[in-house]
Amino acid sequence: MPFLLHIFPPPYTIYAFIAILTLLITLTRRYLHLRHMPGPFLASLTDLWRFRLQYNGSIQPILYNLHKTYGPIVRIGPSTVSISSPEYITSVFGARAGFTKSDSYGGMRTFVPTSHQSLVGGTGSSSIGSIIDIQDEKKVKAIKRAIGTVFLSNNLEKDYEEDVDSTITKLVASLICRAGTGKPFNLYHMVTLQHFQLDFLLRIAFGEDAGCLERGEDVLGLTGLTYRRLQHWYKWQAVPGLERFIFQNWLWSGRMVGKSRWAREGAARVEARRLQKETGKEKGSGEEGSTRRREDLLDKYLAASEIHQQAIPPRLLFNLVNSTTAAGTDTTVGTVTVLFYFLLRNPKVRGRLLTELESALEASSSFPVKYSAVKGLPYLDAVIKETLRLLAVLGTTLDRTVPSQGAVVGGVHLPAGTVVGCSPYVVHRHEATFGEKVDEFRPERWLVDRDGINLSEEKRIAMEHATLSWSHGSRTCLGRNLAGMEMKKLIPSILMNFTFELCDQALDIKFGRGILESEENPIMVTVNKKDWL
Ligand code: HEM
Repeated sequence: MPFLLHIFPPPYTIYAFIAILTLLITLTRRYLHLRHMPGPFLASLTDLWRFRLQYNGSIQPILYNLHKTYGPIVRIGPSTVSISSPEYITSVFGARAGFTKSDSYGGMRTFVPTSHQSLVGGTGSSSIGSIIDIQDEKKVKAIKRAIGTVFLSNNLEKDYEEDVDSTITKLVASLICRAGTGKPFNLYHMVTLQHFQLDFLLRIAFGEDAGCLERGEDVLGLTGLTYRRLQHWYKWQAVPGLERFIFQNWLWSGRMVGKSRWAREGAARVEARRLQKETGKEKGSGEEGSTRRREDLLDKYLAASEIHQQAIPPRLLFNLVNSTTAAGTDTTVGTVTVLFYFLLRNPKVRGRLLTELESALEASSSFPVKYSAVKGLPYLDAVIKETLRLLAVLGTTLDRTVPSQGAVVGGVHLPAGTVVGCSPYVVHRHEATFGEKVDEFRPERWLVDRDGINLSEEKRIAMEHATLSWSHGSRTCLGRNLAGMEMKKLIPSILMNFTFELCDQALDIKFGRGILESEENPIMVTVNKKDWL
């Protein structure tokens, strides 16, 4: 007290005393909440510990080392733990576990001011998002049931292959223009890879693309928007309350609306299609002047919303469209980019993949390659899985909240409300599951063991189970099959027709922040044409 009297003369002494006491009580209560969990002391007192590391982009390797020191469950915040062992994935992500998505997904939402509310087909909350941030598991289950077969693997070829083909053809045509010029470009852009994905998604979602590939420009200004949203989410994930306070308000709305072009684009299309339906002016397939050839995603969502009005009310239509357009852009582009980067860094892998492709495609000269010809190729599959293992696309922890009855994970009691973060970066480096040299790009680990013997079924299942590239359980990526088909067609179509060369042969990127890393560390290459076409 005397020192307080010295610093704060009365009556401020009493205020300072109350403030210090409140702070001490708060910190003690925070500390006691999970006192049985090991971890850095500072992390037990404040989320700012994790925020700082996440904001400056260094958290993933630090998390990895913390687990080496403290074991499979580590406290990384007053109410947050991180788990590293694949053994506990089902306890957290399993449908029966009852965990829900945490508040940290709020950073994925876009704020839209009142004047734009008509665009999202409703009033009230001005913060809009996609399926990914919905916390009510029952609601998500009902939505997924309502849209049913849209993304099922047995519909893929019938529903989407033609669209993938026509977009690949245009992409290859633009790559041909660049080939042999010796002009370096960022592999992330693959000249027009981003345009490829935009055109493809707009085509399957709304029946027509925006002509990005043909015109060689991002016609609607949508490139990189998902990337920037992911970057924002990544930075603010540890402090969702602060994120909401700072960003989800009218002061920021002007800036955020600029970043919500996907949202506006999707909402405008929903509105236009609804109007067409109401006025009966919809142009059917084959009709004279028709621009839409066949049923697209929006048609399917609208039909589902008519049948399942409770599961998909009008406002939610927008979330659905947003989910399938925004969620599928930079994730897929980033994965393909990094896969090519790994191939350039590993000539042996590239050679083996080419050999597999050449023998599989020998008989079929069709271009773009048919999905049926490549979907079962084991090495192609292993290369994609290994890329996703090392890349951990989103680069964040996948956060879930312990339900009201509490939970036991790995024999440890976690009170209700505890956030359990599971980092794909860390889990994908679990040596007992993925073998040694976990930082090395080695697709063979998905096929054979250390002695070169084919992996047992049990081992293969264990590796699949420990893979969080598409998340796990009821909230698995909805576009997984679609992205899988796209990649399996796109990669061979490019690889068989072009050779790339890294401008900086010593380039070495670690991908601690998933696809964010590839954009921020340009992978400069040149391209040449091969004569397979
Ligand atoms: C290589 C490409 C892709 C990767 C690696 C990827 C990865 C992921 C991951 C990890 C999640 C779960 C996040 C979490 O649990 O917090 C997710 C969710 C989601 N993804 Fe993807 N994704 C990809 C492509 C796509 C595509 C092409 C679409 C749609 C056309 C899509 C639509 C969705 C949706 C709707 C969700 C939310 C599901 C839910 O919350 O229940 N994704 N994705």
